[in-house]
Amino acid sequence: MNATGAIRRIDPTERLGGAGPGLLVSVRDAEEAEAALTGGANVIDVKEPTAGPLGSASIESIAAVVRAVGDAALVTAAMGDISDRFPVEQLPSGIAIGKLGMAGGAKGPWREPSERWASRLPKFTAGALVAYADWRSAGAPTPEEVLTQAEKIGCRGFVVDTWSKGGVCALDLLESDRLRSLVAEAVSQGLFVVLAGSLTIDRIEEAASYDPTLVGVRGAACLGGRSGAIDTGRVRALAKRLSACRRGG
Ligand SMILES: O=C[C@H](O)COP(=O)(O)O
Repeated sequence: MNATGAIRRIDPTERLGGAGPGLLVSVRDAEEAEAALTGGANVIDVKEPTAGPLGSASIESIAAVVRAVGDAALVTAAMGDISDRFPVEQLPSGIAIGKLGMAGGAKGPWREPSERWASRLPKFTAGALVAYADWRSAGAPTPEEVLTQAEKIGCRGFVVDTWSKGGVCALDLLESDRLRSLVAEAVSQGLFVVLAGSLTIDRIEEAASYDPTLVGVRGAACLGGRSGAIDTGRVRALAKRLSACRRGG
């Protein structure tokens, strides 16, 4: 996959599959990636769910997912939080977007480290900063500060997620006006926007109504919770709900 092409394909002005958000599904390995693709995921995100909200998978697992997905979808990868030591230079080619969280950033330097992280990304990978809807619990900067930093350091993406995976959904953690402004500001700056964070299938239409580029899930796509396994039937049901939003249904 050519990096320029991959990033162009996720341009928010083009959208994925029509006038509305596409579906990003976080997977831990190649087998789960295939299940998510079969279910209709538009973007495959590699993440190890037992290693935290933005837990990175091993380099080997990331490479295996890239091989399994091929040209069927964009592949993104969680690269941990600001104090983690993900081996950025070893990121396999084929990762369109690398995502970095800001947990703990409010207690130490995060602007300069996030800028350094973005500058170390391989040239085929764009950066996305992740703002936590429960930023106080995460000890993270506010979502607005994270968005400003993403714009400043040339990121191509902005993600809203939850730090705690205790079941409270991002849509219940941020006031709707605030979330709407964040998404609109990021889209107006040309960033692709992922709205995620403990979303259940019943909140999919509501998440789509914020008009992000992608709605992101892990737990809702799994059997047995987010540490369980991706289930094709669940992904299919999520994709169907989003596709109905795109048709205005
Ligand atoms: O990027 C999407 C996340 O993996 C969301 O995970 P979650 O739905 O379990 O909160």
